Order: sequence, then structure tokens, then C-alpha cells
Amino acid sequence: MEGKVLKPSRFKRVCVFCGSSTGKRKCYRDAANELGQELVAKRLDLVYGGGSIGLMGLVSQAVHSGGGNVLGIIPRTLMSKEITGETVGEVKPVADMHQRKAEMARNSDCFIALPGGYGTLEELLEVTTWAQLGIHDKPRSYNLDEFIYGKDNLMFEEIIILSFPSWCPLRFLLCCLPVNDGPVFCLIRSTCLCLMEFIAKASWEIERQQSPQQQQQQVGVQCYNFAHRSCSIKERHYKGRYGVRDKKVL
Ligand SMILES: C/C(=C\CNc1ncnc2c1ncn2[C@@H]1O[C@H](COP(=O)(O)O)[C@@H](O)[C@H]1O)CO
Repeated sequence: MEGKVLKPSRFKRVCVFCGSSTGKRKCYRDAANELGQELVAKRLDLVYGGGSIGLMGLVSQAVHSGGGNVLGIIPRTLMSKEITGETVGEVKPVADMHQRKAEMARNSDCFIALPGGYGTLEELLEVTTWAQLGIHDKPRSYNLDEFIYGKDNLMFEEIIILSFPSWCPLRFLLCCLPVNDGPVFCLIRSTCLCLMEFIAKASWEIERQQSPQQQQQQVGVQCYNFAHRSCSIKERHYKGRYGVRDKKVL
């Protein structure tokens, strides 16, 4: 055989967790498309949440249009919400969220998380905790360490510094493919954006409903809960250190 012989991947099926929205930044959409193309190039199957919307839709469409295999696992009750128009590949309807996560994990050899909202974080953290409990030991990547231990650590850094997990959970935040660090960085940033949006919305609701004195007290409580662990994240955001200057987000 002529040319370079590619070493086959030890993974065959890759589970991707990602948002049911696309988020506000183009780099999130780019990451979903690039990851889909990367899976096709490496002849890896995609296992995902089965939706046709948001980043879920983009990554699945990228795999499908490149000729790759797609397995979507979705609770029946969510089908009308997360599938608009046509979904691609095989769709496996399941009874509920728990079954969806279990099936996604069972049908895949590793996990990758793209940017997303609370659902994505929940899914990601669930498989992380399963790994921590020894329920599975699907492979992990080490190329994330610079985000964990380097200067750009965000929410997870705070958790680790406070020594809640005895090991670093981000090692289970898998990036087993040589996808560049872009999507991973996006995930970290999106995690932070989630928190910031939560604060902004909560504060805004309080402002609408309450007197200035009440607002002061309530916002103080909200911020206290957050600031206890995450004030450094907030400060860094406000300084625009991560390039997040979007007033709507903040
Ligand atoms: C187990 C139950 C609720 C726990 N919440 C979720 N568990 C698993 N998956 C979820 C949950 N909430 C939303 N999702 C899905 O994540 C995908 C991305 O959502 P995002 O918020 O846009 O990141 C999406 O497919 C959601 O359906 C209930 O018993």
C-alpha cells in the first residue's frame, strides 16, 4: 500500500453533548461543523441527543452530509420540541431523560462536549460523576490540562481548588480526537457565559419586581451565593479578559 497508513482510532462511536441552541458566537457554530467534519474524516460514528436544532442539529448534519453514521437518542416527549423539520440518521426514541443519557453512554466509546446550556452541562457532569464512581472508564484526554491548571481556568478551577473532587473532573471532559482546542475552550467559555446570563436575568427580574431597598438586599444575596466561589470568574468577565464585552450577555 502506498502512502501513509493511518493508525485506526481505538474509538468507533463518539458521544457529543452540545446545546439545543447555537449560542451567540460564531465560533460555537464553527466548532460544531468542524467537529462533525472531523468525525467523518476519522470514520467515527456520532451518538448525540437526536435534536435537529442548535449545535446538536449542526453537528449531526455535518456528520450526515459527510456520509457518516448518526445515532440520535431522544425522549419521545422531547421530539416535538427538539426536532423541527427533518432529523438525520437513525433516531432512537426513549422513555425519558435518564434512559437517554444511559443509552448515549452505552452506545459510545468516549464523550466530547461542545458549548451548550444547562442541559449540556448536566449531561457532561453526569457522565463525569459516573466515571468518578467507577461506573465507566471511557477514555479521557489530557490536552485540557492547560485549561485546568493554566491561567485561563474558570468554574471548574474553583471547584478543584476547593478540593471537592479528589481528582480533576475535567480529565473526563473528553477530547480524544485531535480536534484543536477551539471547541474545548468554547465549552469553558460557554460555561461561564451561562453563569453570567443567570446572574443578569436574576438581577433583572428582581429589579422589575421590587423596591430599590429590596433590590439591594436581594442582589446582595444572589451575588453572595455566586461570589462565594465564582467572584474571580465574574471579575475576569467584567474586565473583558476573555473578550466577552457583549452588554446583552453581561
Ligand atoms: C433527568 C432530568 C432532568 C435533568 N436535565 C437534563 N438531563 C439530561 N439532558 C438534559 C437535561 N436538560 C436538558 N437536557 C438536554 O440537553 C440537551 C442540550 O440542552 P441545552 O440546555 O441546550 O444545553 C438538550 O437535548 C436537552 O434536552 C429529568 O428527569
